[in-house]
Amino acid sequence: MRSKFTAMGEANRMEDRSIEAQRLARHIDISCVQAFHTRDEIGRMIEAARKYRFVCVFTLPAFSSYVAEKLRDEPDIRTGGVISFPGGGDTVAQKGRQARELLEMGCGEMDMVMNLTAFRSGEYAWVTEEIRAVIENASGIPVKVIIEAPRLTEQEIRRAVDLCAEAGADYVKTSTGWYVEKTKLEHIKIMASQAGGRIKLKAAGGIRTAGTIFAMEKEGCSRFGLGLDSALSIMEELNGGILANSTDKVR
Ligand SMILES: O=C[C@H](O)COP(=O)(O)O
Repeated sequence: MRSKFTAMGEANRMEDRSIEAQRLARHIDISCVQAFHTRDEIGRMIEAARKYRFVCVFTLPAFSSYVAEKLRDEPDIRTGGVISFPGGGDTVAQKGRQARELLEMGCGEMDMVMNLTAFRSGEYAWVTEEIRAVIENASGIPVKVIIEAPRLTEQEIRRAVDLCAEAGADYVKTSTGWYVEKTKLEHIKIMASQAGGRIKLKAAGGIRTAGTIFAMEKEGCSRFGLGLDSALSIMEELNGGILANSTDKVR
């Protein structure tokens, strides 16, 4: 027979995990930013954000105003807007205009893709200019710059982190999640050592477990971008099965 103390211990552990899930949710951007995501998935993502209180909710730009409208009465959950997703090849002026349009739609955070051709060709002034154009048009809301770290050499990652920090971005973000190469702890270690506290870090693309998030947090990463299904399974993992039996389960 299970003792009263064993049952109490289990209950305490479940409560700890649930508190940890709540804490982590405030560092998670949930997203449906793949080309084939459906309106139904976007709807489920909004419900998941309401339930778990994820800090920010991202779609492709065509659906940003829809998300902002749905989250109008949830001031602690921001609508995220993506700029030049996923390739990064728009002009500086286009990126600035996208930022302004997303702001008008009600976005509270913006993730822009760096011009990877310019960057890999050594045209660093171009990258600095486009980041500054987005920051200027974002009117003070957080701007994150996606560098596709899993596709870069270590030297390139370090240079990209420097450019983002010097241009004044709030975060440097590893990846759009659109490529086969996924974000690894190694990328976060390189980015953290180069950032040296000058810019915050966001990990995204292929993050599938709470353990990965904790390991990246330990290296100094403070924001995590997760697709809908990964975000839900991590919340369930952290809640230790409580949700698996719950009637108000999101999916
Ligand atoms: O930042 C958003 C990414 O889509 C997240 O990547 P994922 O779909 O591999 O979780």
